[in-house]
Amino acid sequence: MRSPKDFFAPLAVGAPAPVREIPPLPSRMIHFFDPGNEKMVAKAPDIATKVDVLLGNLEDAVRADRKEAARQGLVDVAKANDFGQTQLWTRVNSLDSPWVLDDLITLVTEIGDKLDVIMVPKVEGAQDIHYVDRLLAQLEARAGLTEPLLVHAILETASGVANVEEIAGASPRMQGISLGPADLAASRRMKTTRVGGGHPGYLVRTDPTGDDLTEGRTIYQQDLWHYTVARMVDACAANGILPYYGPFGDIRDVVACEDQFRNAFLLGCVGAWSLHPAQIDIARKVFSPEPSDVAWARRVIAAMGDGTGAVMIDGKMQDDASFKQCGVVAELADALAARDPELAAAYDAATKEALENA
Ligand SMILES: CC(C)(COP(=O)(O)OP(=O)(O)OC[C@H]1O[C@@H](n2cnc3c(N)ncnc32)[C@H](O)[C@@H]1OP(=O)(O)O)[C@@H](O)C(=O)NCCC(=O)NCCSC(=O)C[C@](C)(O)C(=O)O
Ligand SMILES: [Mg+2]
Repeated sequence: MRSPKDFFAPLAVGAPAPVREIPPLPSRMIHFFDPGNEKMVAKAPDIATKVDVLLGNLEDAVRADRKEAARQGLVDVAKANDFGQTQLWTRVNSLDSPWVLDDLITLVTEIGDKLDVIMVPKVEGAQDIHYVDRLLAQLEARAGLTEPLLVHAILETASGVANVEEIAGASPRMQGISLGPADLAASRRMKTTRVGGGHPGYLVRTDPTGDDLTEGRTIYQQDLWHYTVARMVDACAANGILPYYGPFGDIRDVVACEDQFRNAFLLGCVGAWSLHPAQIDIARKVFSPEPSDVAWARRVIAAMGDGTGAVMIDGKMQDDASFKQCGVVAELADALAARDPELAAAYDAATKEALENA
């Protein structure tokens, strides 16, 4: 572990200084595309206008014999386009794979100035982040980059979950963590075969009302991911970085996808992955607070003045702590409104109405 005094020092001579705070840029949907797939590449510029983050995926879902093509495809896409406010991320291959070294060398050297975040899969502990941290510093120095690349870890091994707090704090480059439910399920030897989402067998049942154990007993399906997401959220919040739900593999089931995304949003996540264009609007809807919630938050903030004391609004007690909760919603709304004029107008209209009717 580095001395706290050295934590923000560059790890290579000539590398840019690490950031002290992770920029709270909108990242409601991290849209995955395969940069070696011509159809997806053709759609990328248009999709970039609809998403907060476009991610060129080089890892799983890219066939072994297409790895080099995907890597080169991402270099070409990045060089040929200016995505404006939309961030460009990549997911490199895992650290034990034969491709990751060339992924990092090529991407940082060729398009390091275009990339914002490098997602690292199957992170097991702080040692994996330390390895990437030093290597990136060396490559940044050699490429003459002036802004440091940030790192995002995927939580998809049992060791990763056991070490999630140390992963979140392993480097000032750490931008966030996403849940990787498919690999995590395999690593834990869970008996699911899905990519995220629930399972009808994971349930609790109400008590029997008589001798018949099968009659009149309601079952409630439980969320398989609650523990992991909650733990990830705490690890991220405690280290000033951002948590994300990952993928929802049943593309057709837009209803359950929305539910899973919303659970994550309510627990503290700032975004999720979209694997297919159909999931982009779901993430936008879920990870943008409702205008009525924003209006309420702004109303409480206005009524609370300096944020101390207690007041009653519509029969509900508000104090310093609810003021802070409302601050979370209002700050998120402001950040999203700055990027999305339609959302800004909806938030302002709802606020005006709420204040007029107060
Ligand atoms: C699911 C698939 C195969 C269905 O692809 P499809 O072509 O069969 O679907 P479609 O509905 O027929 O597609 C309609 C059109 O949209 C295009 N399209 C379709 N998807 C995209 C996209 N993402 N971006 C841009 N364009 C897309 C597609 O090419 C097609 O174009 P066309 O109309 O010209 O023919 C396809 O959507 C896909 O490959 N998506 C990305 C999958 C991926 O990245 N998986 C890895 C992340 S999840 C993961 O790794 C797990 C994790 C975290 O590691 C762990 O839990 O362990
Ligand atoms: Mg995975």
